[in-house]
Amino acid sequence: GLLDDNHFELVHILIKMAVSLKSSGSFCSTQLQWLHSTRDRLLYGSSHSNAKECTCKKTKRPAPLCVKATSMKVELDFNDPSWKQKFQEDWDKRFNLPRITDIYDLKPRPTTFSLKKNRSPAGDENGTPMDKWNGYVNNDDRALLKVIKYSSPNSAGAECIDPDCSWVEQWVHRAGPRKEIYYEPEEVKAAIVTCGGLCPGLNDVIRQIVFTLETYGVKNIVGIPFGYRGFFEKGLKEMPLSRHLVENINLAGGSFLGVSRGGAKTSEIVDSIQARRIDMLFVLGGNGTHAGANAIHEECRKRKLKVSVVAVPKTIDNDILLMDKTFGFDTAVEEAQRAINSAYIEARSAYHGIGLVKLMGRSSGFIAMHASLSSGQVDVCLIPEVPFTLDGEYGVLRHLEHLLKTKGFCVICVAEAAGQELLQKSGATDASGNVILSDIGVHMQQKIKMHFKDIGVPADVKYIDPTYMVRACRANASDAILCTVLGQNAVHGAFAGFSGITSCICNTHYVYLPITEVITAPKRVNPNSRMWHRCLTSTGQPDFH
Ligand SMILES: Nc1ncnc2c1ncn2[C@@H]1O[C@H](COP(=O)(O)OP(=O)(O)OP(=O)(O)O)[C@@H](O)[C@H]1O
Ligand SMILES: O=P(O)(O)OC[C@H]1O[C@](O)(CO)[C@@H](O)[C@@H]1O
Ligand SMILES: [Mg+2]
Repeated sequence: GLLDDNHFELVHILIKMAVSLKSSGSFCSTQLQWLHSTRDRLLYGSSHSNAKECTCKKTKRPAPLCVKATSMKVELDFNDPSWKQKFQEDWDKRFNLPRITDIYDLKPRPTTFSLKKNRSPAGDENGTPMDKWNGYVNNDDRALLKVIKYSSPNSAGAECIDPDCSWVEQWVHRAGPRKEIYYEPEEVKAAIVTCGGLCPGLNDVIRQIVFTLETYGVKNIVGIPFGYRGFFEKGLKEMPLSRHLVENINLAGGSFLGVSRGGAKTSEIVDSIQARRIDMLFVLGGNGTHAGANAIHEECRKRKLKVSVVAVPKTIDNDILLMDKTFGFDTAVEEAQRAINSAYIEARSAYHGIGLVKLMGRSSGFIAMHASLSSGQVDVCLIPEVPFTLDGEYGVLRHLEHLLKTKGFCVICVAEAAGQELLQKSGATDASGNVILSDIGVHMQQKIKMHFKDIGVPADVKYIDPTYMVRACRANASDAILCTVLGQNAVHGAFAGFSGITSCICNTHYVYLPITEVITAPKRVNPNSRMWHRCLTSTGQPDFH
C-alpha cells in the first residue's frame, strides 16, 4: 500500500538483492514472495501470487515485509535446512482428500464396478483371481501437479516456492475406481445438480455419471432441477434419471436439468438432502458452485451425515485454480474464433475496416487469449490481467491508426472483464453476488468511431458480441472426452468414500483435489507466462501504457 509506480525500479532492485542475500540468513523467505507480488501489482495492477501480509516469526520483521502465502498452513523459513520437508508435509495435509471415514468408522466392501463380465466370484473367466486384476487405482497412487523445474524466478512463468526455485515435488491424488467401496450400490440414492451459467458438456457429464452409477448397480438416481434452487423452491420436483433417459442428451447443448444462479442457502439445501435421503451428490459448476458444494459437504459433516459431495469443474471461463482446463472451455474457444473469423472477413472486406469482438470471461482473459491464438487473425488482444489505455501516445487508438495505415484493416479481441477501470461501475451484482461488468465492447466501439471521426480518417467499425452463442452449443470432441472422464471419475470418487472433492485434470492426468484448494481465488492469465507472450508474438501488439 505504501508503494506506487515510482517505486517499481526500487522493488526490482530489492528482488535482486533479496535473491543474493538469501544465504546470509537475514532474509525471511516470504519477504521475497511479497516483493514479487508487489512488483506484479505495480506492473499489472494486481498481484499474481496469493500472498497476504503477516508477521514473520523468525525475523520478527513488521508487516508488510514478511508475508505468508494464504494457501500455506505453515510459515517457511528457507534458511532452515528442513524447510522442504515442512513444505511437503503441509502440502500432503492440504491435498489430503476428505473421506466419510473421517467421521464414521466404516468397513469397506469389494467394489461392484468391474469391466470384466461373466466372472465367477473367485476370479475371472481365465482363472485370474480378481485381486490380481490391475484395473483399479490404488489409494496411494499420485500424479505430479507441476513438472517444470524453473532455474530462476525470472524464468518465463516461473512459479517458485523459495528464492532458489528449488525442485519440490507436489503430488496430488490420482482419480479412478478403487477396489474397495464404502456404499452398498443397491441402497444408494444419488443426485446430480448443475449450477451457474450454461457450459458446453454439462449433458455429457450428467450422462456419464448416470452410466457409471448404473454400472456400480445404483438404481435410484435423480436430477435436481435448476441448480441449488431445485433443493428448496416449492414446485420443483426431482427428476428420476436412467441410462435410457439420458442416452442422447449429449447431442444437445445446455443442461438437461436446467441451471440457476443465486439462492444458495446451505442449511436448507442440507435439510433437503436429509429429507430426500440422498447419499451421493454430484455438483457441476464453476467457482461459486464449488464454494457451495464445499459448504454443503461441511454442513453434512457437522450433522454427521454419510453423504459424499463430489464436484465437477464446469466453466467456459477456465478460471478455476490448479487444473489444466475446465470442461466447456475448448468448445467456447472454438465458437469464439468463429466470431473472430467473421470480424476478420468484415474488416478485411471494408475500406479501413475495424473488426471488434467481445468475448466472455468474468474474471480472466483465457477465452480471449486462446481464441486470438487459435484464429491467428487478431491484431490486438485485450485481457483484464494486462491494463491498457485507449488514448495517448501508447494507447490502443494510436495503434489502430498505425494498423489502418500499414495494413488497411485490423481486428481487436477484447475480454469482457478487460479495461473495467476505464468505465463507470454500476455496482450491481447478479443473484449469486457476481459483479455485473460494464460493457467494454460497446465503450470501445464508440471510442474508436469518435476517435477516427475526430482525426478525419474514415473507419468502418464492425462490432460482434457473440455472448451466449459461445456457451449454448454442444461439446466438441475434446470436451466430450474430458466430460466423459471427469463424470466417471466423480462417481468412482464418491464410491471410494471421498467428499468435498472435485474431479479434474492436472498436468494431463486425472486427479481429485480437495475443493478448498481450488476456491481461494479465480485463476487468471499470468502476463509473465509463455502463453501470453505467444499471444503477443502472434498479434504483434505493443504495450498499451
Ligand atoms: N461462496 C458461496 N457459498 C455458497 N454458495 C455459493 C457461493 N458462491 C456462489 N454460490 C452459489 O453457487 C451457485 C453458482 O454460483 P455462480 O452463479 O457464481 O456460478 P459459478 O458456479 O461460479 O459458475 P459460472 O462459471 O457460470 O459463473 C449459485 O446458486 C450461488 O448462490
Ligand atoms: O449472463 P449470465 O448467465 O449470468 O452469465 C454470464 C457470465 O457467465 C459466464 O459465461 C461464465 O462464468 C461468464 O463468462 C459470464 O460473465
Ligand atoms: Mg462464478
